Amino acid sequence: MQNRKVLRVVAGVVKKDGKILLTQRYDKGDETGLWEFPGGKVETCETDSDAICRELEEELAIQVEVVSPLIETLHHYPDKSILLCSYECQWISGSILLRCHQKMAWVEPEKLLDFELSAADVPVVRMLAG
Ligand SMILES: Nc1nc2c([nH]c(=O)n2[C@@H]2O[C@H](COP(=O)(O)OP(=O)(O)OP(=O)(O)O)[C@@H](O)[C@H]2O)c(=O)[nH]1
Repeated sequence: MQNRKVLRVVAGVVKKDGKILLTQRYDKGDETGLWEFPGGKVETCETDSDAICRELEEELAIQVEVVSPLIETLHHYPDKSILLCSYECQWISGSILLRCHQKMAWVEPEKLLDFELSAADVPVVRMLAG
């Protein structure tokens, strides 16, 4: 595990009317059926902000502005290690189209922990839930 490459993954915490956007992964592939923040892997030569804007455009067809970093959490899954870098984002334009997820939900911060989350997201959600 110690020599494993750590994947840098960005997560956009998009807020609207006091609620936070969660998306649910498909029932196949990584973390099947679990809820997460939209985002993905950071590509070479890309900043975290670039990666968030690209992923949210690709996955949800929305344009966001990255407002501020939240927390970074390192999580070791059985098959991979991920550094999840979360950022608060402001929605600028676009209407959500689910291109890569099966469901989405706008969730009050105190209800985020009611969702079955990817393990790396739990510390982020604990922080947001206060
Ligand atoms: N997008 C996203 N991925 C997360 C979160 N938490 C977490 O453990 N991951 C994991 O991070 C990894 C990369 O996410 P991804 O599959 O969305 O990345 P991507 O869009 O670049 O994928 P791709 O390889 O299909 O292009 C996956 O193993 C995913 O399960 C999260 O909150 N958001």
